[in-house]
Amino acid sequence: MHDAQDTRPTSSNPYMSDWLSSMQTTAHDSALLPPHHGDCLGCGPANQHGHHLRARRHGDGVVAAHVFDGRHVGAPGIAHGGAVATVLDDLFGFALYVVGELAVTRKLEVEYLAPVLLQTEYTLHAEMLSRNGRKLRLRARVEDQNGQVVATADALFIVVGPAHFTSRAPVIQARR
Ligand SMILES: CCCCCCCCCCCCCCCC(=O)SCCNC(=O)CCNC(=O)[C@H](O)C(C)(C)COP(=O)(O)OP(=O)(O)OC[C@H]1O[C@@H](n2cnc3c(N)ncnc32)[C@H](O)[C@@H]1OP(=O)(O)O
Repeated sequence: MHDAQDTRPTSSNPYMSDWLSSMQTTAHDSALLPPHHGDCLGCGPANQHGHHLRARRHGDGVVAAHVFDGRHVGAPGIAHGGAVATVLDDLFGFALYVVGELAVTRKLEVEYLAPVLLQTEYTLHAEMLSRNGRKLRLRARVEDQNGQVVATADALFIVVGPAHFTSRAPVIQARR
């Protein structure tokens, strides 16, 4: 049984209530989109181990310029595949601001076409391809400075209601 029908923000937990309100904004212009929260592994500015991804709306999708660094190394000089997947997953999380839905990753498929190098700027794009009920199909790509696509990702996100997050809130807060 899913929790998508419950779209009411919670009032019993101020932290979650504030967070859910901040998430339920839809991006209309190319201004920098807000991080999912301060500690988010993909985009949180307070996460010392994170990627600090910053994205903007671009047409019906989102775009980001991103540099992997030594914290994300796999083979020498090359970003770890899991780090690339994290950033792509988070980029999809930014695309949700354009879609205007709370949703979570159900399936993520990454194709690594060429090594993603450390200390090198890449341009990342993501957009929604289609929607069928709660199922959102999204696609992303990572391009180097010559326009060569070095990685792509396809994802299935499922629309959820606030209860998806609020029902786990005590665990989340206990770990902070
Ligand atoms: C307004 C602005 C918002 C801003 C936006 C911020 C949001 C806030 C995110 C913040 C952060 C982001 C950062 C990055 C994104 C994460 O990292 S999200 C974290 C990682 N993901 C998770 O933790 C999700 C864990 N999984 C779950 O909780 C549950 O599996 C889910 C996703 C809620 C779905 O459970 P469920 O509601 O029981 O759904 P279920 O009925 O199994 O499947 C739903 C539908 O999908 C279909 N389906 C399921 N699997 C598949 C499959 N593999 N292939 C095809 N179809 C499938 C089912 O058949 C079903 O179809 P219908 O019957 O509806 O036609």
